[in-house]
Amino acid sequence: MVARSSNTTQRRSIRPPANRSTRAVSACVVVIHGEGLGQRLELGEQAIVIGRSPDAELQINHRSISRQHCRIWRDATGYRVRDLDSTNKTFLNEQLVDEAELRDGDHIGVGDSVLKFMEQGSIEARYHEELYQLATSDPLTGLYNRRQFQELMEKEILRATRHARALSLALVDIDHFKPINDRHGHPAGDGVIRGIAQLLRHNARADQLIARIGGEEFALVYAEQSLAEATAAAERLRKAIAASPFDLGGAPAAVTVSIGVAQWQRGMSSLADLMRVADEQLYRAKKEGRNRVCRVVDAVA
Ligand SMILES: Nc1nc2c(ncn2[C@@H]2O[C@H](COP(=O)(O)OP(=O)(O)OP(=O)(O)O)[C@@H](O)[C@H]2O)c(=O)[nH]1
Repeated sequence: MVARSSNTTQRRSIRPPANRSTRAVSACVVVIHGEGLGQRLELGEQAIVIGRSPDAELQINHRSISRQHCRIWRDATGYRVRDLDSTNKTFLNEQLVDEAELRDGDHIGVGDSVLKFMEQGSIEARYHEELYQLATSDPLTGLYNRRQFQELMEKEILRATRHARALSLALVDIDHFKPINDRHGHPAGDGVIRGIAQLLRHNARADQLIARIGGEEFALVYAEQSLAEATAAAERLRKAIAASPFDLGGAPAAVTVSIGVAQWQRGMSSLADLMRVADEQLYRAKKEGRNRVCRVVDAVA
């Protein structure tokens, strides 16, 4: 999972589907019916598994789908699908299949869900790409939106729990943002939000999940990182932001953030629990003077 720039939507000239005899350049699958509706996965060189398991590259959490339901991979001629001994079997265009070649527009049936296979560059693939971007990203910053953050974070929690791995979360809130809007106008405020989003990206790991979850509030996910590690990273981020002045009304002005950090702990039952702890720490950071990082003092690091 990665932070994305606002221009990740691929805009290519309209061209006919790739010649069937040549190897597909790349492709994607989109859930077009049932559980997971709208979920989309790009297919590249790596084989991917579709299933209920949190380890599946495309996880569809429904009882009709086996943990490891089917695999899609690419060989010399194009993409292929194979059933992985699933309970409810895999279907291609409503025909039971063990293994088959995939063609542009094919419907793959897994349990009660149907996925559509599309070669990139087709008009329909681009339509789904645009829809996906609209549904999952924040238009101002290009980061994930709150809804997508919740969906991806719930999967991270399942993974962390299953493999007993650390998982931490930082909530980042711009300090005294209202006066920026009041003094310099809403467009200048928007510019600051965009600038902070850029700083978050530049200071994050390439695969880090970053989202804008509120007006001037962001979430950063630290997968496989303890509370101490995430706090140290958040502290570096805070310093980097404080040291990057913004041009406001023609003069450089420091903009700072407050950050609350929390780690997924035994005893927490949902994302809401983790968010609540991080939010309490964010509130403490604000109360103690802003431009600081707070975490639960006596939490296990
Ligand atoms: N420009 C702009 N402003 C926004 C956007 N979303 C929310 N806001 C503004 O963000 C401001 C948030 O203000 P407050 O929640 O009072 O917080 P603050 O002034 O940053 O103060 P502290 O958080 O306590 O440091 C409000 O004035 C909102 O109108 C947006 O997308 N663009």
